[in-house]
Amino acid sequence: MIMEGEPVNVKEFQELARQALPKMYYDYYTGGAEDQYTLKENVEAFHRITLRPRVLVDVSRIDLSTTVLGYRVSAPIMIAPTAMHKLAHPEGEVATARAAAACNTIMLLSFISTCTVEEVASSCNAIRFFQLYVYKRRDVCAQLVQRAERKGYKGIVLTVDTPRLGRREADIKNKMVAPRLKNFEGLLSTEVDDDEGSKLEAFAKETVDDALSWRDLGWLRSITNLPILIKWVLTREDAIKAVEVGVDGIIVSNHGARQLDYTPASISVLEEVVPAVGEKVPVLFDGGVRRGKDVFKALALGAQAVLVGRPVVYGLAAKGEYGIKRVIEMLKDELELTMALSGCSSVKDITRSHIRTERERLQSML
Ligand SMILES: Cc1cc2nc3c(=O)[nH]c(=O)nc-3n(C[C@H](O)[C@H](O)[C@H](O)COP(=O)(O)O)c2cc1C
Ligand SMILES: CCCCCCC(=O)C(=O)O
Repeated sequence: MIMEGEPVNVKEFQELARQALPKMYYDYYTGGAEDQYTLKENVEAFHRITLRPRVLVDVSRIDLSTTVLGYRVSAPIMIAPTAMHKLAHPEGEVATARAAAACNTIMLLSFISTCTVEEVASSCNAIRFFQLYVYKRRDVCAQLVQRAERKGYKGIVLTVDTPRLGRREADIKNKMVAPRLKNFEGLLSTEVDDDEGSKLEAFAKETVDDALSWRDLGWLRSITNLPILIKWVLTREDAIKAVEVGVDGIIVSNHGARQLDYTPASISVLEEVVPAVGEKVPVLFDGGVRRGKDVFKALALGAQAVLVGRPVVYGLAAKGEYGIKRVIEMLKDELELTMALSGCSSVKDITRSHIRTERERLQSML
């Protein structure tokens, strides 16, 4: 039930978030790296994919549910790891986890969360994965991973795109803060004394291990029994390597266009990565999902599920836990309608032939 005056799409939630947040935080959440070419592309590349619906299919019952790494979810829409939710709302990641539980989906908790892994775990029964940045202080990482494992997180998502933080010019101008991160209390100082630009960038420079390499997957395996997913795979070469080193899942992602500008829109990379992976491990996807139709397109291109980053933060900033629930419900409703109008009664009915990409459109003109 939509109440009067409520936002009816993600874009309207973004506007409410803009009104609710201090400029420094809104710029942080919404921005991308440098020229923000990839930021624009992540969304616009979806607009260039059109649909090829089928008719006279019984769509009187539509089943959106699916399974991700053995966990049943109500729809192929999960919550991406995004940092520091208390900047968006005082309840922070606890509100996000509760919304994930209410929507029966999976939440990926950021390593840079403002609530602790324990607070999030004890707040509700959401299925949770823990995202990891590898710090120079491997002992700190090992402790965090083991705390997450003890508290019932179901997987580790290793983000490998951040040997340095991307250049986010709004954050530099705003002198973006690096807030207190409770997870690290007593383990690592999160204070940075750099008055020049983004404190977050300075914090990343101090902490993140830029010597991380494929060999280190062995180290990660040695400290956890949980499945390991790798986040930021944008080429067939890296997809093949990831499978060779034995990851349990791949996330096609360009970090919401916040790291390396002029990488392609992540939706356009799926067709390169999915065949390289074969069916060996699940391929998940994120970047630019703003409509249920975008979820449909990603599934048609071989993703098993999508992760949603900024829209969740917009929901949180605008209306807390309720806002996130509304964002996810809206995306689900839009996906359901797209499926009904395309002749797909379950997610496995969505196939490559239900969409037409820009490349195919151009080829058809030759
Ligand atoms: C404000 C913000 C913070 C993020 N923080 C993290 C993070 O802590 N760890 C991580 O792996 N990815 C992080 N990401 C990337 C997201 O997990 C995801 O890849 C991206 O947001 C997807 O694109 P979308 O925002 O267009 O949905 C962040 C993204 C945003 C927008
Ligand atoms: C220690 C690395 C800082 C990462 C900041 C969070 C993030 O991923 C982002 O995109 O912002």
